[in-house]
Amino acid sequence: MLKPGALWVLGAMSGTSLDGVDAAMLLTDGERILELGDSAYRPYSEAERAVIRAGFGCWPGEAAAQAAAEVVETAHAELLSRFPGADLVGFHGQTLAHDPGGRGTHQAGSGAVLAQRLGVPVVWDFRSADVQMGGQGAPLAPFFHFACARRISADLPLAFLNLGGVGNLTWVDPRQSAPEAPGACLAFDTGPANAPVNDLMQARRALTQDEGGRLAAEGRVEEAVLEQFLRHPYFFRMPPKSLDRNAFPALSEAVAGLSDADAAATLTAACAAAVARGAEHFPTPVSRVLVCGGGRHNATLMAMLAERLACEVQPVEAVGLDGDMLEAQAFAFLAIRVARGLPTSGPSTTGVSALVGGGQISRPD
Ligand SMILES: Nc1ncnc2c1ncn2[C@@H]1O[C@H](COP(=O)(O)OP(=O)(O)OP(=O)(O)O)[C@@H](O)[C@H]1O
Ligand SMILES: CC(=O)N[C@H]1[C@@H]2OC[C@@H](O2)[C@@H](O)[C@@H]1O[C@H](C)C(=O)O
Repeated sequence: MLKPGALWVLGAMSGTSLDGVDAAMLLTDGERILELGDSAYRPYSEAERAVIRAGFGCWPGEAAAQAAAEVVETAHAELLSRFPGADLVGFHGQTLAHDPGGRGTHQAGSGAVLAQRLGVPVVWDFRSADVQMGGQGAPLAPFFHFACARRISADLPLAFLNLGGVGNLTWVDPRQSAPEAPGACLAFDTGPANAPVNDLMQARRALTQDEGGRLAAEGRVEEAVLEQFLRHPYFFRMPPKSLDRNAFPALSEAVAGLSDADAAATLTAACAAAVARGAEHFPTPVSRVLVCGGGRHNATLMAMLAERLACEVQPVEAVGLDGDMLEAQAFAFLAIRVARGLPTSGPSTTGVSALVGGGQISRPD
């Protein structure tokens, strides 16, 4: 096991929106963030995206999953080889299927293959151990959010909100001694975030996203759809809880008869309303919600969040963090925690039965 001491760790994440791979260097000992390093992004080509998309819902051993894994490994090897000087790599891979109460969780891409290609030890398969111990296997960024709160010298409870394909919220009390300390973190997925709007834009306008939330800004929110959406049993479950990307098909069906603008407005409001519902679970109120992930570029969504949350809502850039790279940095941080034998999730972040250090380490020959 690695002794205490800081390393330059390279983290990589391929998110549910399937745009590409983010990678970021972090100088960390797994407890503190000592320095934020370089970062880079590699988009998937249309052809690569199609292969990965064909693997959605597939489990290891299935041909479509294997094809997706090869694309994921190649894209990561290409991007990560651009970073000299990494002592360790944290490789999340691409989630193809997530069914924590059933078949488990599946991230495509082998850390063993990557370690071989990069010549650096790789920590990977972060979610399986948590799921095997009865946890949701997600979200895993919360222990990193705790370190971020300490890094920005926060002295009161605050929340981090990630708006990717799915939304996830972490309540953090930076006055606690460590992220695994009782009362330090509470985390869960809030509901769908950008995924339904992206799907709508794709279907109706052949676009990948609602740029800046401009279409949603022109529309009217259909309150009846919103009310029906908020009756979904997910919102009545106590956290921690996590979601698959396509867990809310009825929401997209419910806007089928609306104009493009009204549908975009309604789906955007659904994301904000789900976050507001989530915030009702906070152990104590927060002074601010710091937003990362692509949804922070959607001005309509940010305005709807500010309206629904009784506190300041700001992009993480307001405190000097990089909202596009927070997840990649999180997997760098989690990688060194695995290497040092520190836990990466616990009962209050994934609902797992005890603290767990998820992830396996593969070393090059
Ligand atoms: N300028 C923008 N205007 C509107 N929406 C945007 C903009 N930029 C990004 N987004 C939204 O953010 C999404 C990408 O977010 P992000 O990269 O955080 O997702 P991800 O990491 O793949 O997902 P997850 O965190 O769920 O795994 C895009 O698909 C789009 O919906
Ligand atoms: C199973 C899975 O890959 N979940 C992702 C997804 O994207 C956002 C949300 O859903 C979160 O649960 C998680 O990712 C982040 C990085 C996490 O684990 O914290």
